[in-house]
Amino acid sequence: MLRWLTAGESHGPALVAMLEGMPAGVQVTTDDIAGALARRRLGYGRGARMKFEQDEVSILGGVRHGLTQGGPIAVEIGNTEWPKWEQVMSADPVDPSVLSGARGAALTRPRPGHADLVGMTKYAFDEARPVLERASARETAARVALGVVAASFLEQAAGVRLVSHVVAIGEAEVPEGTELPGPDDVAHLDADPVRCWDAASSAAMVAEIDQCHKDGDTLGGVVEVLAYGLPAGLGSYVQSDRRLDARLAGVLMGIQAMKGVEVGDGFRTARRRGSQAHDEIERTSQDGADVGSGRLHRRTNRAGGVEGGMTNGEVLRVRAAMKPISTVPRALDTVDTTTGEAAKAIHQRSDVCAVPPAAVVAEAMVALVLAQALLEKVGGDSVGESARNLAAYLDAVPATQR
Ligand SMILES: Cc1cc2nc3c(=O)[nH]c(=O)nc-3n(C[C@H](O)[C@H](O)[C@H](O)COP(=O)(O)O)c2cc1C
Ligand SMILES: C=C(O[C@@H]1CC(C(=O)O)=C[C@@H](OP(=O)(O)O)[C@H]1O)C(=O)O
Repeated sequence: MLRWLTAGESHGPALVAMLEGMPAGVQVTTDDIAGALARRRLGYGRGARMKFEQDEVSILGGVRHGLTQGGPIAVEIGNTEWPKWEQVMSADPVDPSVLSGARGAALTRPRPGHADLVGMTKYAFDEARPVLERASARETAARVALGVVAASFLEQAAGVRLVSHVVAIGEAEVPEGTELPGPDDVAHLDADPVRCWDAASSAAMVAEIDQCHKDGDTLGGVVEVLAYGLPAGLGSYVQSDRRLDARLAGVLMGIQAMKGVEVGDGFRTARRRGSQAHDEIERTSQDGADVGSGRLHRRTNRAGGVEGGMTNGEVLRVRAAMKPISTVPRALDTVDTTTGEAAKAIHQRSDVCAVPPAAVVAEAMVALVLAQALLEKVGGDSVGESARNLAAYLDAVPATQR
């Protein structure tokens, strides 16, 4: 079973991530991970921290000479800002007199929309620092690092390639029916300020962020992840927790600030009649001409590549809706938990919009779940064995259903 865990605080010395169950022979280098982390830092509307903070990647275990070894993979991402936080975030006790100033002062004005207040209640803290340090989306850097290994495995074992893009920021939205970006369009998406495939929508999103910034407010939006080249039959209908759509929804909702998930046309499908909601099956040759002798495929892909909790061989398409950033520059009302008096929420600095990086995080999480589901289907202790097992499965599938 492929499994993963992360540890570390937003302003601690480092984040660490572990991935267990990955076969041997998967290609991955420190530069590959650093490249993915750099993509996560992109995006118009991000705050000051992304400009000065660097991600210092070290692979601590599980990889040798650019190949996974079959053992647990451990990655460390150092925080270059650590020297400024050494006292405030020290693992060992410090003299309370050093805990003063903006960084050290007790955070007793919990921010609405964050884990602050309920985290203080639940874990019995008298201030929000320990809560926000772990609840922060800084942790997503660790998950993106692991996603690199999962994506490399998917490509090597099965030729699967992933794409993530932004389909809405605030009211600015890519029109329905716009052609989807493919795996060869990733460099273009990386170069777009908001990771959007449609030039007119991208410009509208940038304008929306500019206006929001002027207004001292924040924005959310919707991201989409696509996976090309998946074989039919990952996941299962036989038990609810084995349904691939349920597992994808779980990991997407596990990203900070995500408030909704759609598989395929999702909520839009709910408003349609059945005749307009499903994907009719037809039989065509590769070029579509010789109906009657070719492979079975869906005429449309409203389901987003999943039927009955299993991949159906069409492009996988999942979306996640991100709420606006909670730390609003024109600070929201709260209560000071020390005095009980009405107050304005803590605000030091924040992103105006973090939808583009959230797309990269969503891509990593989809890669991890797909790698897990592929391994369940085909197994393998080396990536070569996984590829051979997949080929054997596909060989046994009737040619029309491959
Ligand atoms: C990539 C990314 C960056 C984020 N940056 C910020 C930020 O700068 N300021 C902020 O208030 N929230 C930010 N968030 C959202 C908070 O982490 C999140 O809303 C908070 O942890 C509360 O969790 P919940 O929204 O899931 O309830 C970000 C989320 C993501 C995915
Ligand atoms: C550090 C990252 O994002 C952070 C996520 C975040 C939050 O509340 O989630 C709040 C901000 O942290 P800070 O207040 O320290 O600037 C973001 O910068 C990152 O993505 O690497």
